[in-house]
Order: sequence, then structure tokens, then C-alpha cells
Amino acid sequence: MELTNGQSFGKPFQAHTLLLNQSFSTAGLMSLNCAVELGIADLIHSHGGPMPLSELARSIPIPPEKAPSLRRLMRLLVSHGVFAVQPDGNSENETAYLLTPLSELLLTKGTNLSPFIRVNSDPSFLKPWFHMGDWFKIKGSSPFEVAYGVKCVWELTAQRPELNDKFNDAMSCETCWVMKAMVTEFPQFFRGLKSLVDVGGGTGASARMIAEAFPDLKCTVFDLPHVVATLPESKLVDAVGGSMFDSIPPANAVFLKSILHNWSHEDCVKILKRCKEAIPPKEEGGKVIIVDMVINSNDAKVNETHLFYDVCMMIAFGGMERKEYEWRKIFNDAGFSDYKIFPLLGVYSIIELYP
Ligand SMILES: C[S@@+](CC[C@H](N)C(=O)[O-])C[C@H]1O[C@@H](n2cnc3c(N)ncnc32)[C@H](O)[C@@H]1O
Ligand SMILES: O=c1cc(-c2ccc(O)cc2)oc2c(O)c(O)ccc12
Repeated sequence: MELTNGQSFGKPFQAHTLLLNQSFSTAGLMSLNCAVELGIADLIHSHGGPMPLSELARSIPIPPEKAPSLRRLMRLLVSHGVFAVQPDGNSENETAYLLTPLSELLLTKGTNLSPFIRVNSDPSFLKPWFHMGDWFKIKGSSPFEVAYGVKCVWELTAQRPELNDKFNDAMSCETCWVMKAMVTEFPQFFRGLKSLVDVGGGTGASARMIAEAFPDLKCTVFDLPHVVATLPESKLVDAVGGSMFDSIPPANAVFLKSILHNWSHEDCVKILKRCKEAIPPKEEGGKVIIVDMVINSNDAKVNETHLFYDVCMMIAFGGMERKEYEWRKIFNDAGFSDYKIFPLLGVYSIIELYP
């Protein structure tokens, strides 16, 4: 009896289950990546209704003997909310699959976030994670430097065009999704501005969306020369190559999305001092608009996502996610007079910073 007594064995088995579960986190990410590689979301979407397993297997296409394995892959993805099933998966009828709000984000036609999944499951981008333990035991550097012998991601992507494209595609698809919400739901942050420079603007996703939504606003993308070199000619936005540690093209407002979390406190202060030089004084409407994370959420998933990003920033860049007091210290040290935080965009907050 004692052996089956949930009271005495409940806790150790709960811990055991949690540990085994965490040891298989890779199964979740890599199965999602497999669904991206097989284009499963698009196939279900084109089917136009619940898609039976046999049809999904035919349209990928996979050899018929792999259908049972596909069913097992789909069962895990369904349990993670990536897809849904009809009927409930316990009936004798063949299981048919549907999209969920999560897999709708992977559709090629919409704002396709697949490149984001690809980067975070790519062996070259995963490599620094394997060097975290070694890095803790030595002075300085970052796991990224231990893995690659170069200081940061930007040095590697400057040398490896295929990784540069992969990283920039991942950033820009996610940015398109976030910025669509920002320009449509919160246009007040851009109203009244005559010019804006998107510092570290990557492939120009934010600048293009802002310029489309506010045709009278002159938008400039500013990024490293090897990134700007890959941008197509655009009538909508100007592109300038350079380093934000040297000088930033002048504008009414500087826009910084997902930049400061890549950098240490000292580097953020340097970047923001250059931003302050680029904008007019507060009385003339000068401001910096930051879209980044502020660790403070009561939502357990948002909070966990902030902590995942924080460790990712630590291993890849020597950067970090920050609580409000850490942001405040950066803003004070860079000589800004005031700021406001608007937690409006899920995991992101919009921070307005006044000179
Ligand atoms: C994490 S990405 C964010 C890209 C874009 N803002 C977004 O949210 O999608 C950081 C960007 O900073 C750029 N960057 C890195 N160092 C820079 C520097 N010294 N000067 C200007 N841009 C830089 C990178 O090339 C990259 O495009
Ligand atoms: O989602 C990411 C991933 C990275 C990343 C992961 C692993 C590496 O070896 C390098 C980079 O970087 C990101 C980033 O800088 C950002 O601003 C947003 C998302 C991600």
C-alpha cells in the first residue's frame, strides 16, 4: 500500500517529472522547427479545414511508413498548443489537424515568424550555449567568444553572410509583427515628428512600417555597414551605415528596438549619449523611443520569456534584460532628464526618453 501512496511519493515524483520534463525542452523547440521545415502550417491552411493525418502525410510529402511518426510529432505539437485536433484525438475517426493562433504566426502569407524559430534552433547560433559552463569558470569574455573566438555576434555575422541573412531575417519578421501593432494601435508615439532615425534598424522593417503609416515622417535606417549593404533601394526610407558608438544621423527622434538589451550598462550609456546628441532639446520635441523589455510582469509566461531572453543576451552578447531601476540608472548616467514606461506590447514595453 505504501508504495502506491500518493502522499508519500507525490512530491519526489513531481520533482522527478519536472526534471525529466525540463531535460527534454529541446524536444519542444526541435519539433516546432521540424514543423517549420516541413511547412505544416501552410499545408493545413491551404487545405481550408481540418486536415486528416493521411492528407497531411501525402501533401508534405513523406513516405507512407512515416505517417505514424508524423502522428506522434503532431501529438506533441498539439499538446504544446501549436496545432489543434478534431475530433479530440481519442475517437476512432482519423485525427484531423487545425491551426491555432500560434501556428497562424508561421503562415508564409502572414507575418511569418518561421525565421525566428530557425535562428533559435540553428546549430551555429546554439553553439555558445554549450560553452556557458566553461565561460563561468574564466575571467571576462562571453560564451559567444569562447565558442567562436570573436567578441560578439556582429563580428561573426560580418564575416559570414549566410548567418548575417539568417539573423537579420529572424529579427525583421518578428519586428514586422510587433511594429504593425505599434503603428496601428499606438500611433501617438510618432505623431508630430518630422524625422526619425531607427538606430540598429537592421533590414529596415520598423522604419518601413513607420514610414508607410506616417508618410510625412522622414525615416532613416542606421546600422553597421555590412547590414546596410544588404538593404534594397527604397523610396520610403534612407539608409546610412556606421556605428552608433561614433555618431548618429540627426533627427527629431531616435528609435531603438531590441538594441540596448544586447549591451552592458556602460555601452548603453555610450549609445544613449550619442542618441542625445542626435536629437533636439526636450522643448523642441526631441525624444528617444525605446522598444525593449522591462522585467516586472505578473504574467508567468511573459516573465519566463524575459528570463529566457536575459540568459540569451548574457551568452551571446554580454547584454541583459533589465528591471526599471536598472533602466533608470542608464538614463540618468546618459544625462536624460525624464522617461515614461508604457507596457503595451506583450513582452515589450515602449519607453519614451526625454533629453
Ligand atoms: C537585435 S538586432 C535588432 C534589429 C532591429 N532593431 C529589430 O528590432 O529588428 C540589433 C541590431 O543592431 C545592429 N548593430 C550592432 N552594433 C551596431 C553598431 N555599433 N552601430 C549600429 N548598429 C549596430 C545590428 O547589426 C542589428 O541589426
Ligand atoms: O531570438 C534571438 C536570438 C538571438 C541569438 C541567439 C543565439 C545566438 O548565438 C545569437 C543571437 O539574439 C536575439 C537578439 O539579439 C534580439 O535582439 C532579439 C531576439 C534574439
